[in-house]
Amino acid sequence: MRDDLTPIISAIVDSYDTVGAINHIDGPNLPSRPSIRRILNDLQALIFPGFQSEEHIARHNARFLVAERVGSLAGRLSEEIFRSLCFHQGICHETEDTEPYRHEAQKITFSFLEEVPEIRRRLRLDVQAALEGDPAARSTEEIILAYPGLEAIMAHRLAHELWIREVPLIPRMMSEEIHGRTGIDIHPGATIGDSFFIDHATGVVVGESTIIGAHVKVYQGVTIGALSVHKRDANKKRHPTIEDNVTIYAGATILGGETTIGHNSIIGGNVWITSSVPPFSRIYSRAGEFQTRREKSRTGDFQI
Ligand SMILES: CC(=O)OC[C@H](N)C(=O)O
Repeated sequence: MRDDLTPIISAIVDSYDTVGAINHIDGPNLPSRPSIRRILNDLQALIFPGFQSEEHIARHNARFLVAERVGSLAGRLSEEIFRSLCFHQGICHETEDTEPYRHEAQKITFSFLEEVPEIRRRLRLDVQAALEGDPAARSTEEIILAYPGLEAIMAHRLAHELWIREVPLIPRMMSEEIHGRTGIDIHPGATIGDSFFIDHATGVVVGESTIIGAHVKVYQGVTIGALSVHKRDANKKRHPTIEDNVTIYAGATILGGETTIGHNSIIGGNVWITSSVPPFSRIYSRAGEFQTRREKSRTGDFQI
């Protein structure tokens, strides 16, 4: 029976020297995953007061609770942004002059938190889109408490604000936290218009340079993705544009940076689209055969 762990420990420590690139020894402190998870939860509680916590929130104590949450959030978020900026700059030690990054992190934190009322305004439209778009939805409360699509959209709208402020790492950490919870993978770089609704939602993928207009409805398993592109083209637009009032049914795959789904189109389940379709299109596959029709949209033709 072996009972000496020393050779195993030595081999693992040695591998830190022999197998580089996946070590983070002597590097700067990275943003912390548990901390980002808590920040996201606290932002959720700030956005939907009374939904996320067991405490009773009344008008008379709302200001006190918000002050407490914002105060604590600001300090923690600023610290995580500071770490991500230091990582990005390759700064390894606190002895280096890190003051400008502390200052920058604080500036970003304030401008991000200033955005919260606007994010709440937009999320109310998303909740409304779910209420109107899903006959099974009974109330606003049900959507906030029980719709994973709304949770993913909330996290996206938050992560996108950090993305456009060029914060490294944290927006992707937020989107992956929510991906793990909901099975919905929205890249923080995606631009998503008002009144977005993802029904059932599991397995939806929305790529980095996707542009989605207003009043778009998407069902489970939809991919809005890139065609296979070379790494050197990573900065080009690789993902589709979905114009206003488009519905995309379950399992559809829409790919390519030059692909535009014209407004008021209906994309049926399980179709594969790599080129643009004009406004008011109906694209669907029936008995294995693809059919395209361009006509005025009537809703309700496709059921999942
Ligand atoms: C969603 C998607 O297209 O993923 C493919 C790859 N990650 C890319 O962004 O190009």
